[in-house]
Amino acid sequence: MSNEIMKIPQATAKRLPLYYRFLKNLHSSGKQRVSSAELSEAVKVDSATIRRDFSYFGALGKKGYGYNVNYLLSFFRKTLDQDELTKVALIGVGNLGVAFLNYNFLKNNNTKIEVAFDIAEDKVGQPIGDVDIHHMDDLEKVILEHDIQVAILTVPAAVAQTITDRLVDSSIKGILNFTPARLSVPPSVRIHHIDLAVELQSLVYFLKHYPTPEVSEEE
Ligand SMILES: NC(=O)c1ccc[n+]([C@@H]2O[C@H](COP(=O)([O-])OP(=O)(O)OC[C@H]3O[C@@H](n4cnc5c(N)ncnc54)[C@H](O)[C@@H]3O)[C@@H](O)[C@H]2O)c1
Repeated sequence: MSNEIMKIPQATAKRLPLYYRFLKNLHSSGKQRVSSAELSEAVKVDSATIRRDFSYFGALGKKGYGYNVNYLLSFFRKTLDQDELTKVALIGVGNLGVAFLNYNFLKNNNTKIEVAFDIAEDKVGQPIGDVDIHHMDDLEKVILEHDIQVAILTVPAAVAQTITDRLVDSSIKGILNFTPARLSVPPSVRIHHIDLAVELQSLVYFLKHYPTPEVSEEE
């Protein structure tokens, strides 16, 4: 990640890919400028938050004009390192893993699942799309060969920490953990946990306790 992104608040940084995707679509449709109200409607973030986010990037929209789409797009591309391909390894080619392999990440951004790993004999050596499935025995070797920086964990929770320790010892910088296991990593490695059950519970809680939708995603 570039240094620029480090200086902006994390809540703002999390919204960048959202803005980027929408602006790319606008750009492809030939649009040259966009107002914060239009952006707000499309990405469902309130316009005051958008204006504040954009002020961190030095993108100051003009009243009655809005933001220049080309300028924002080139800024986001640079900030999100979109010119650089981030290679990802997927560990665990089961229900969830296969779904991710079948989804083309490159369509929206510059991350690509480059290699996948499993221990099941019937999966190893059977590519899905253009992604080879390697045996876990070759984890460190393949990660090094392919210069992999990020790993997605879609294995049973019971083996998640052991695999994480191996990833930490190799060159992995970030882990996207889909298992319910809470994993320990050293501060040099960033880990994000994604748990659909927790997200659903939280959605239901908000529906019950905050009947009017909260538009701002500020943390
Ligand atoms: N985060 C979410 O929202 C969410 C949703 C569904 C499932 N999950 C979790 O994701 C994980 C995968 O779920 P699933 O339904 O795809 O399971 P699955 O059983 O279909 O797939 C698991 C895969 O991991 C492989 N595996 C087992 N041990 C391994 C090891 N030591 N090294 C490498 N691969 C190994 C298995 O061979 C299998 O292919 C589980 O931990 C599950 O709880 C998370």
